[in-house]
Order: sequence, then structure tokens, then C-alpha cells
Amino acid sequence: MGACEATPDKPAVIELADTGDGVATTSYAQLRERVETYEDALADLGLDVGDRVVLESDTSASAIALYLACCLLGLPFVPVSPETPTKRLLSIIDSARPALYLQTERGGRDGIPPEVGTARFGPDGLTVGRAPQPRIRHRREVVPTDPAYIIFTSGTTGRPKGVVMSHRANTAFFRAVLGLGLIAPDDRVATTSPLQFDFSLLDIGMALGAGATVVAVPRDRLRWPRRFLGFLRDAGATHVHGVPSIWRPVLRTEPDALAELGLRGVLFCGEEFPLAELRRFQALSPSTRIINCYGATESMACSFTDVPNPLPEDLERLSIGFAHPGAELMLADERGRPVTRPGVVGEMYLRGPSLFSGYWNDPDATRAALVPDPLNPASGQIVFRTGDLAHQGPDGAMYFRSRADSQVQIRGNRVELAEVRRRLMDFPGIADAVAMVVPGSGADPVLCAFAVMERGIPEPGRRELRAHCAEALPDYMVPQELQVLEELPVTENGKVDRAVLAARLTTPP
Ligand SMILES: Nc1ncnc2c1ncn2[C@@H]1O[C@H](COS(=O)(=O)NC(=O)C[C@H](N)c2ccccc2)[C@@H](O)[C@H]1O
Repeated sequence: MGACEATPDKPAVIELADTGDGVATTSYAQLRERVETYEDALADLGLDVGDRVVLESDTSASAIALYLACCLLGLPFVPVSPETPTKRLLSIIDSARPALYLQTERGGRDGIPPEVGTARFGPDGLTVGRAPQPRIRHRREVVPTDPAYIIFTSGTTGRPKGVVMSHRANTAFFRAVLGLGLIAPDDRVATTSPLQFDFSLLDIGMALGAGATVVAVPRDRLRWPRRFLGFLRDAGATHVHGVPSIWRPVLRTEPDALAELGLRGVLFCGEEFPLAELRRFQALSPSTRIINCYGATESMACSFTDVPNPLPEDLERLSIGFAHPGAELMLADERGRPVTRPGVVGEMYLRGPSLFSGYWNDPDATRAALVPDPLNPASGQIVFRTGDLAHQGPDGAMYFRSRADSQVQIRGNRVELAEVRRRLMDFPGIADAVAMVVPGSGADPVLCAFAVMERGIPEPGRRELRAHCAEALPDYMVPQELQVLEELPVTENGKVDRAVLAARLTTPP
């Protein structure tokens, strides 16, 4: 909030105007005023440090002000999107046991359990629906190790896992990232992720921490490239942060409008950016600096690596470089021994001050992720076991290979699904692909794959694709089920939605 003093009249947040077209600007002075209004209103509710607040909203000046007010009062906020199905919201509420649930004045949610207080927020303050239950306050002040927020991600077990991030981890992370100087005060950073995805929190922290401007892209614009780019133009966005999938529709239908935008920077995270699409992006927007940001919610992010511009022809895989200053990645094998030889695959471990505190109310999952430093277990240092496999280049830079759990056994053979995907991606005209297994009728799972074509490329025949795979892969790695789709389904956070793809396979077409 330093910029509120230094540049009170500068725009802090630009968002869609209430009228639905054009943009509304909130200055740093107005943002600070709204933080104080919310801080006073929340303080009046008599909540204690540590009491959770569910914040249901898209990214907006008010949501950001509320997030900051919660931080100042030590109320860990739990961001959820308005798109979140009520069942999932209720499971998050059941787990987090929040004192208060907040939605905007126009929010349509109801059915919040009676033990949870409810309120609505808008530019002028809070309107309490149901006061939170009275409680005894045990704490007088917020300390850095207190939880700042809890992000519920889809846990592999199906039950949502709450990643608890402390103020100390958060500020250590942002001090490091702002030191990279990726955003300058006159930049305008368009954020395209839902508030429940910590990518949005990265965008807000990077922009406001640099005294720059957050441009909150309306979620429904992402599906309409012309309207998406039009909003970016109206808002004067200089940078766009988002998962790779937000660019496919733009590359397909609005290449010229993208070129005209002349973006200074693009930052992506969450998944690998298909190289063919990255090349196309660079050809259209050669002066744009593209950053490959790798990391997990458990440390918010980890590395920020420039994509070579232009991409060398023979480049096989992007580097995810080195952890941000103040943190370090290392590789270890299944037995925890360091893997240092270039090209040899190991699991990445991250040490540093930005690690999460643990999974909410899940000590077993926490113990599996926050482990003794493999290099020095006696030291008591706890590191984050990422669950990601990578290899190091000759210079020590990391290259992401796959999730550790994406190795499956097919007919007794170990199959790396990322390798099947990579082979499919080598087929000319394929824009992206996914390989996965679904349970088979017999003991063996069935290896399946989905692909989407680049703009205007005719669908190849299934036999042709299987022949292409059979040329380079052993037969047990050739997908038995192959479907070419118009587009890949994505989760709320914009990543490929494997559950939807699997459902396509089990229910007969
Ligand atoms: N640049 C990548 N290349 C390739 N695989 C990746 C990459 N970034 C993640 N991933 C994958 O996504 C996993 C983490 O998933 S996650 O917990 O939902 N978090 C995220 O996806 C985003 C993350 N919190 C974040 C937020 C803000 C900035 C950067 C990163 C990683 O373990 C990787 O498997």
C-alpha cells in the first residue's frame, strides 16, 4: 500500500464499468479509503485473529480492498469464484468453518449455513445480512506467521485441500518477486485468473507492489477474443497474465488484433505452453517479453524464466530456470539422494521462506508435502516436495518433465503420459494434446489421448495418428482411444479438465 502515499492519484485498479461497457478506475487513494472502510466494518463484527472469511467475488477494486482489509485484521480469507458450484462452496465452508461469508451486492448465492455470518460488499462498505456468531477474542495482534489466506485446490483425493499461506511466506515471496523488476510503475497488468486461483493474487501483488495498475479482465470476455482484446485496449493493458489456454482462441481468430496491441509482457503459469502456439504468438508480437512462471500454490510460485525470443527451431522444451531469489530448487531421486547429472530426471524439492504452512486440517497430507530437507534431514529444515519431475540442463537450469503421479503402468510397463503427449504434439497441425488412462474392462487401464488442431488444419484420421505414435513409441504407449476435439475442456482455473475428458470416455459417445 506504499503507493497510496507516493502516488495517490494513480490508477490502482481498472475494471469493467457497472454499466457493462467502458472501464471504471479506482485510484490508490480511493483504494486505501475503501480498505479503511472495510477494515472498520469488519472490526465492528468482533472477529478474532484467525477467524476465516469466505470472499466470493471476481477480481475487482472492492475484492482487492477486502482482501487487504482481511490481511490487516488477521482474518485469513478464502477466495471462491461466483462460478463455484454451491456443493463445492458448502464443502469448503464445512472444512474451513468460516465466521463470515461475503459476496458482492449483486451476488446471487443463498443457502449459506446458519452458523456462518453473511454480508454483502460494495464500493461504499459492507451490509451485514446475518451477524457472525459471538466469540471470545483470544488474540490482540496479527503476527507474520498467522495465515493470510487459504486457497482450496482440487485435491487428488477429491476432497478439496486448503493450502494455508502465512503473511510471512507471502511477503517473503513478493519481496523476492518485486526485486526481479518485471513490472514498472507505469505498467498496467491484466489479470485473467479467478480470485480463487492464487495466480490472481500474484498479479495483484506484482502490480500493486510495483505501484502499477491491476486491470481486472471480466471472466466472460475470455471466451470472446474480440471482446477480450477490446477490453485490454480500452484499459490500456501493457501486460497480460494468464494460463496458456487463454491464448488459443485469440491466436485462432484475432491474430492481427493481438499484433496491434503491442503488449510489453505476457506471463503464463500452470501448464506448459504448447511450443507451436508460442512460436505463433512470438511471430505476431515479437517485442513482447514472455515469462514462463512455474510454481505450485504451496509456494505461490517458484521461478520466473524468460522464454527465448524467438524460440530456437530445435528447442524441445522450455526451461523453468531457477527459483526466484531467496529460494532454491533441487532434484532428488526416489530415495532422496541428490540428482545432479544434467538430463537425469528427479523430483523437485523447494526450500525457502515462501512455503505454505500446511494443508488446512490435514496433517497427513501436510507431512507428505513438507518434508525434512533430503540433503540434510538432521538439520530440521523443512522443504516442499513439489510432486514434479524435472531434469537439469548443463547450467543447472530446471526443465519441467511431468507430474510425478503421471507415470502409469500399462501391461506391466511404466508409461510416462507426458511422453505420449509429446509424441502427439509432434504431429504437424496439432495445437495441444492430452494423454491419460481410464480404467479398462480387464486389469490394465486403457491409454487414451485427445488432441486439438491448429486453426484451419483438417482432422487427421485416427489410424494416421496411431501410426505416427507407433513410429516412435512402444505399442503399449500407443493410445487405444484417440479423439480429436474442437477444443479441450478447462477447469475454472483454466487448466485442462481431465475429469471431463475421462467422462467422455466412460460414457459411450
Ligand atoms: N510453468 C509451468 N510449466 C509446467 N507446469 C506448471 C507450470 N506452472 C505450474 N505447473 C504445474 O502446476 C502445478 C501447480 O498447480 S497449482 O498448485 O494449481 N498452481 C498453479 O498452477 C499456479 C501457481 N500457483 C502459480 C501462481 C502464480 C504464478 C505462478 C504459478 C505444478 O506442480 C506443475 O505441475
